[in-house]
Amino acid sequence: MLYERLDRLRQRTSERLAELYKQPGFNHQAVWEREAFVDREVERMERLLGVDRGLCFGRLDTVDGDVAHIGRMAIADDDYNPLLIDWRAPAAEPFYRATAANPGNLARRRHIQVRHRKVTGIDDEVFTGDDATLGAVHGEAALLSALTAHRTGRMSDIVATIQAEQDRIIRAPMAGVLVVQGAPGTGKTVAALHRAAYLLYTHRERLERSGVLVIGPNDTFMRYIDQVLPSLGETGVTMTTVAGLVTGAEVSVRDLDDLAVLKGDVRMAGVVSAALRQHQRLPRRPVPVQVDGIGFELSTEQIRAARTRARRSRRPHNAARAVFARDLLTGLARDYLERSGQVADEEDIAETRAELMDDAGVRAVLDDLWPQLTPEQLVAAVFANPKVHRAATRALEPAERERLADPSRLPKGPWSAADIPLLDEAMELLGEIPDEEALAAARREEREREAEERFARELLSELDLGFPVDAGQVADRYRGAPARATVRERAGADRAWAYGHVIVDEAQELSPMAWRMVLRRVPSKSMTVVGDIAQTSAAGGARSWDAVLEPHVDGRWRLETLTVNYRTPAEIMAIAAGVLSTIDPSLQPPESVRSSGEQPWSRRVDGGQLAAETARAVRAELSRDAEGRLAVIAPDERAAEIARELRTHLSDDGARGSVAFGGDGAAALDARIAVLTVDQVKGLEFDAVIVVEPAGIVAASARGATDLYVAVTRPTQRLGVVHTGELPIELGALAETHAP
Ligand SMILES: Nc1ncnc2c1ncn2[C@@H]1O[C@H](COP(=O)(O)OP(=O)(O)OP(=O)(O)O)[C@@H](O)[C@H]1O
Repeated sequence: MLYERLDRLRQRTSERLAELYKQPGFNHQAVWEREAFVDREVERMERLLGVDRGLCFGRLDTVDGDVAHIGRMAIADDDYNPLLIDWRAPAAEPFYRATAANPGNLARRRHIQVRHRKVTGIDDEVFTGDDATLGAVHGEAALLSALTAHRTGRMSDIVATIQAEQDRIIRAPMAGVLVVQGAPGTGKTVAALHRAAYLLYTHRERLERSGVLVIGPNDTFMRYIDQVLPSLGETGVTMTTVAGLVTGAEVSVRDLDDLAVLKGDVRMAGVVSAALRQHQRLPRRPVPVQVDGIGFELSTEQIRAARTRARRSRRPHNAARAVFARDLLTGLARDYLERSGQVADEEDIAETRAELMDDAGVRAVLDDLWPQLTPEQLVAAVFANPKVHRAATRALEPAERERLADPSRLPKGPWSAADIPLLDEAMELLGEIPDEEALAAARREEREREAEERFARELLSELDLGFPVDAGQVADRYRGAPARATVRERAGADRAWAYGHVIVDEAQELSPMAWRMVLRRVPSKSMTVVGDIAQTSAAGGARSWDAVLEPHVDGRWRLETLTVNYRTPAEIMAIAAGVLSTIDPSLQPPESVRSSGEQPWSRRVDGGQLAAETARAVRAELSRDAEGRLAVIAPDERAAEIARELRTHLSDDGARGSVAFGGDGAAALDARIAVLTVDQVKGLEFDAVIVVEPAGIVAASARGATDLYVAVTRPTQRLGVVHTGELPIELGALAETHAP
């Protein structure tokens, strides 16, 4: 019956759309009115199409005999009686929260499993009477079937099986900073994405205007999670990496750890700002300048006064140049007029100043004293311009100053991940380089748009449409703006956009400089920060939440901890727990929600046989699981070679083409076999994982044990290790066995 209703709703929506498209747009008003309706119907259609899979997944029976069904969206019959309650509505909360100790007025909770519109399983939890049946997890059968299903290379939503501790996070109030700390596989990412959907539902009007931003660690990860929100009917969220927040800067090189740590240090904000001050030059001697063949001098006092005024204007450097130029050239214009014997009034001075501004010689002097700069030029100067470097890094230790110096750096890059927050910092201080013509055009444009918006607002108030329509959007349409930009598009194109809520995933990897950059985008400090301090592997990443957040929110943040591991079976988690204890014996491993009955294995091989033996293990894995996805995780410096050799070894099996190597996001997610480094598997999961040469992973950096911990916590089913030499002590719990 629900699906009948869904089909009818779709039918009606598509009929309405067809009608709307047929209507002629005989005048502006008719056009925008129609477009507003079309938008609404298209959005509705998207939602109706997105919810088919598992439309209804729960049922609540109260002790009073009332029945409610819970699903992906709210559906009512023709008389507005609710048939299905949206999972985010307050009425759905008991479905996720009720416990044996605290059942509220529930008598029974039912989890319904559906496949292709057919019910395939029912799982009841009874809260009352002798047959009360409540386990530690909610909807155990549905949960276990989700957890043991083959991985697809894309994260799925968990709306039908959200657990109570996750639900608390999802429905937490929007204001302030919420930190979600949790071990691998506890559902931090998936809970954070459901929280985005919940916040959009609960604060729709506000967030639709300001937008929600989700920041993740790399492009592969962003692709891995990009289906979750659409499957929950939400398509308007901006999703990007930290580097993606700075347009035009591509990360193509990697810094050595100690350099990355230094670049991520908050003292670098002072370095960038000191470097900028170096470009606001105060020469020791007067500066000669020729105008119309006559020689003038700009005194150091004049230059100092103009510089002080420009700095005090509090405008970004590139905009403050106009203040500097005006001040300096007013004096010069006066001198010029005096010398030519004229009695000058203000108007003459203004006119002469404007002429001076166009004089090539004068402009060259201005460019020397207060140049227009791009962020790339400023940051490159910190490394490569000896004078700027010397002055800007004065507050650093001698060894640090030396580390930053790199005469080969150019404004065109290449850039490392740690350079990105420096570029953003520079952008913040510099602002855009004003283009006078563009500025005038933008001012004209803005005035016209305001007039249209006023007109749209008046029309809307007369029309009383019965649903909210944004006058700004209508104005854009009315003016024939090229297809109206969504909030997501507008926010993405505007560096200074203030988001309504920001979610940061794998947040432990952000350096203090990266935090400054993220927080700039959310002045309200309404954030969800998701991560695991025990998994920090980036040089310059967080060692405690307190340390990273304290400077920005001064103790005003809340911590929620997730404790149950849904991804990794107990057998593998026992091995991971051994690794964790070598990182910090006081850290508690998460509790796995299930066992698989399969022991992880390890196999010691001769050096020359590493690739051949890895290929053998891969082949064994393929033959035992025809559909599964497998990751081979190798030390950074070995991964390319292992991928190459695996392809050769597997060419006879026809499996050669299914080996993907690193970098390319989509290939790594879609391939049957992906050879990846630890950096690349962060946040991902696979049916099976083979770790190659774990000692190499441990030895590669100061945080090598953490990297190994990340690697061994990726599988949902099976873990194997192929190694030459002794196993590292971190894997002491892994008994020597033969690969299956
Ligand atoms: N309540 C749940 N129902 C079904 N599956 C779940 C649930 N919670 C978590 N999972 C599954 O567990 C896996 C791990 O979740 P997720 O990737 O969000 O964990 P994480 O804490 O972010 O891990 P990591 O720290 O390793 O990135 C995912 O496949 C997710 O779908």
